[in-house]
Amino acid sequence: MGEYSAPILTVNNLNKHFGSGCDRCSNAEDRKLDKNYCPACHTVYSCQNIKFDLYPGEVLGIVGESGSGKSTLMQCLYFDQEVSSGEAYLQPYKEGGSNLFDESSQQKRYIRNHLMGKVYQNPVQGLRMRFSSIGNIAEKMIAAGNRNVGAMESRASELLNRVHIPVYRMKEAPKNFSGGMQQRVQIAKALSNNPPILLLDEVTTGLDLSVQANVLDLIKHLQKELKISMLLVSHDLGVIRMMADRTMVMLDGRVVEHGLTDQILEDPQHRYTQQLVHSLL
Ligand SMILES: Nc1ncnc2c1ncn2[C@@H]1O[C@H](COP(=O)(O)OP(=O)(O)OP(=O)(O)O)[C@@H](O)[C@H]1O
Repeated sequence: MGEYSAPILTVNNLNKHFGSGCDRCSNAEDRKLDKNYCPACHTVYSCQNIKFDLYPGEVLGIVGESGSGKSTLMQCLYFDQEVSSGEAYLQPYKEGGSNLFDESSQQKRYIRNHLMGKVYQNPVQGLRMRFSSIGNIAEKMIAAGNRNVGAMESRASELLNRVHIPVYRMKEAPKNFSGGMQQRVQIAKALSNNPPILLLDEVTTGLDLSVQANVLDLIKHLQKELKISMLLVSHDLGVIRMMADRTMVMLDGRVVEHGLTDQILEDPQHRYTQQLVHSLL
């Protein structure tokens, strides 16, 4: 990460709520919520005023308890959810001069297909379980405008090889694979169009510890090799400690603390972060 380089992604005042709001909760300044929830009108404020920069080649970790808004934030950034309000600027897109959330759905598809990759916690969301693994990768490449079957097959084989799927299983469907292998195919698929940014949402949750370590090692290795920027969501501070250069801590839809990962681990400021860090010791 270059300390003086410009961010590759800048997010400002991102808000996402589910529900229509009421007098008690509509004004962000003096909202009276029970955690992220308005007891009067049942609106859930999943992401509130989120701001951050992601720098080229860095891994930014996002940690927080269940329901803190981590996945909603990732869904908004990948256009799986529409934001309620906010701005996001991506340096490789129109030189960072256009708010992604204001773009047409066609342009959002372009950004998803060319400039971002996402790996989901549940491989069913990221893969077509009955397509071959090569076919899964080709699908993402076709979506980005590729038509040359030979070139796509060779790129897919190269990527599957990189994530250690044996050659003789590349034509098999992910439904036949173990959880760790499915995550590795998802990673290969997400990388297929060489995106500068990868979004990783709880990608090792639910895997055995040794498989988890193996997938995290692979991601770390690829990140170093490809110098890709990553946003990595986890509820597990151990995963964040291993992977992230900087970390944002979320609680009830808000960022309560952010900084260098080492700094946060050594000297957590917010009470919630202190509890998290102590539970790791
Ligand atoms: N479609 C929806 N409708 C209503 N509320 C929602 C919806 N999606 C998410 N939420 C709420 O938004 C809040 C944040 O959820 P989110 O899934 O982003 O949390 P998270 O930090 O990723 O949690 P987990 O680690 O359990 O996945 C939760 O209170 C959740 O109930």
